[in-house]
Order: sequence, then C-alpha cells, then structure tokens
Amino acid sequence: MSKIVLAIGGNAIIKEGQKGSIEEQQTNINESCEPVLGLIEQGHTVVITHGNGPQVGNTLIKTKMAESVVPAYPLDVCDAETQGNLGYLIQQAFRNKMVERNINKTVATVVTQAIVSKDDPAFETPTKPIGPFYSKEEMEEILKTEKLTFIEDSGRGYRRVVASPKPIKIVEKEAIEALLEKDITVITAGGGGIPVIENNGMLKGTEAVIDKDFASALLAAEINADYLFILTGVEQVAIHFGTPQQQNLLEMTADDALRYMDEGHFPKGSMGPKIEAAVLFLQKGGKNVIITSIDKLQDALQGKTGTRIVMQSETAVTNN
Ligand SMILES: Nc1ncnc2c1ncn2[C@@H]1O[C@H](COP(=O)(O)OP(=O)(O)O)[C@@H](O)[C@H]1O
Ligand SMILES: NC(=O)OP(=O)(O)O
Repeated sequence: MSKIVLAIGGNAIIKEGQKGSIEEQQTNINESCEPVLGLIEQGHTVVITHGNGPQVGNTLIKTKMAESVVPAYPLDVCDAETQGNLGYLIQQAFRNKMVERNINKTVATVVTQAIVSKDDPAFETPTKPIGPFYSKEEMEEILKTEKLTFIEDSGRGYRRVVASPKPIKIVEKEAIEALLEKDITVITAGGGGIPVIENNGMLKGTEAVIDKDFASALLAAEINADYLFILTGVEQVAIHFGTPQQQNLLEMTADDALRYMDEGHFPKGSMGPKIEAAVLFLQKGGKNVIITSIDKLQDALQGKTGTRIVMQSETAVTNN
C-alpha cells in the first residue's frame, strides 16, 4: 500500500462565488472527503494538507475591520487561526464519515510551522493571492483607502497578494511521522504551514502565506511519500489555458513543465506554484505527482485522467 500526500486547495473549500460561510465550507469539505475515504478504505496511508488562501484573506479583512475594538493579529497568527479552524472542520468531517462507514481510525490535525529564510526575495515581491475575488471597480475602490497589492487571478477577478517565501523545513515532521506510524490519518501543513524564521535555534513567526503546494512537496519528500496529489479546481493542467487553443495534458516531463512555465502557460499565483512544487518533489527523489480535481482522484490514480508529471517519460526511458 502507498503513502499518499493529498494537497487540497483553499479554493476547493471556499469556491468561486461563495462568501465562505462555515456551512458552505462544511459542504465542500464533506464532498472532498468521499474520494479520500476511498483511498483510506483501500489501505493507503493518507496525509492531508490544505490551502488557506481564501480563508486567511477573509480573516485579515475581519481583523482589520475590528481593529478599533480589539487588537489586530499579524498574518502568521491569522495563518495559525485558519490552520486550526480548517483542521477542525476537516478532522470532524472525516471522523463523522468514518463512523458512518465503520472505519475505525483516528484523525488528527497537527499545528505545523514551516521554516523560511528571512532573506527570501519573496518578501520583496508579493505573489500569493488571498481572500475574495474583486471586480476591477471594487479593487480600485479599495485602493483609494488601503495600500495593498492586487493581481488578476486566472481570469477569475482581482485578488490581494502577499509575500510567499519558500518553506525550507517542516518543524513538526517527527510528530507527523509518529502519528502515521500509529496509523492515524494526519491533517498537516495547513495553509502551507505557519511561516517562521529560525535564529540560533529559536523560532519566530513572520508575516507571509506559504504556498501549500511547496510545503506539501517538501513534506511528501521528507516523509518518503509514494504519491503527491495536488487537488485543485481543474481536472487537468492545460497549455493555452482558458483560450480556444486549450490543450489538456495527461502527462508531461519535468523538463516540459519547466519549458511551458517559461512560455507563460502557468501563472505565478495559481498553476505556477503547483508545477514548481511537482518538479521539486521529483527533484527530491519523489516518483509520482498528479494534479487533478478531487472528484477525479480515483480515475487519476488509475492513469485515466489528471496530469501526471514525471522526471522522464516512459517512452524516453524505453528508447534509451
Ligand atoms: N495552465 C493551466 N491549466 C489549468 N488550470 C490553470 C492553468 N492556469 C491557471 N489555471 C487556474 O489555476 C487554478 C488553480 O489555482 P488556485 O485556484 O489558485 O489553486 P488552489 O486550488 O490551490 O486554491 C485552476 O483552477 C485554474 O482556474
Ligand atoms: N496557502 C495556500 O497555498 O493556499 P491556497 O491553496 O488556498 O492558495
């Protein structure tokens, strides 16, 4: 049986057009549980990671609006809040479904810190979209009173962006491994982990949002996972995405992926980090990376859909 890291996008938990009520998030999480439970029933060891882009942006809005009444929290603490909040919702949803299906397993969320470098150039150039999608007019209205940076996000509207340094080390790795050894289903590295800077062995939070795909790739490599699944809003990665020339890809090599990236097929705030994370996992010795939507998980595992990214294509290997 395989050890599988499943990274679930924050946009799968608050979908486009939704405001992000707890009921909406619970419904989306419940839907996400089903295919994952299938893997657990098949005997695979599953580690769930998740994004927090929409959620942490919403938390920042709340904290900003309440500033005159209660102190605002820094972004790392908002990351921690969303990790706890989403971990709770996911853990409860899985536990309830397991009870319904007579699966006798424990699910636990690990509050996870990820070490980043204070010198990461990402602190100078924000790229990570968070919070709601705005129209151009709404964005311009916000910019009249707040000094924020926005980008256009894959044809879905404008979003605020914040710094997104690369994770270097998952601090709680040993705790995660200990839980897996006890056959506990682990939810970890939520929102990419809480970004912390290490100085003489001491950790301190820093204001950023780590990309959960990078954190998931790092974690998957560090715990020797057999598979890294990056689950998002599309069934397959495409070139010429969103144009009449769109071409969905069933498989691509790491070299192809990097070339397509250079050609601009994978935007920085959305598909780009997923592709880079997939390549990172392969470079660290990982074998199987699949990008797909959660409902296609089982089909993708069987190679029927999704986009599999490999170090070298099977054909190339055979021909050598
Ligand atoms: N080349 C591409 N192929 C497929 N999807 C793409 C591509 N470029 C951009 N996208 C968009 O990127 C989205 C995934 O990014 P995002 O929603 O930020 O991820 P997450 O699911 O982690 O929240 C897809 O749902 C799709 O709308
Ligand atoms: N932190 C993070 O990567 O969140 P999303 O997956 O929601 O963008």
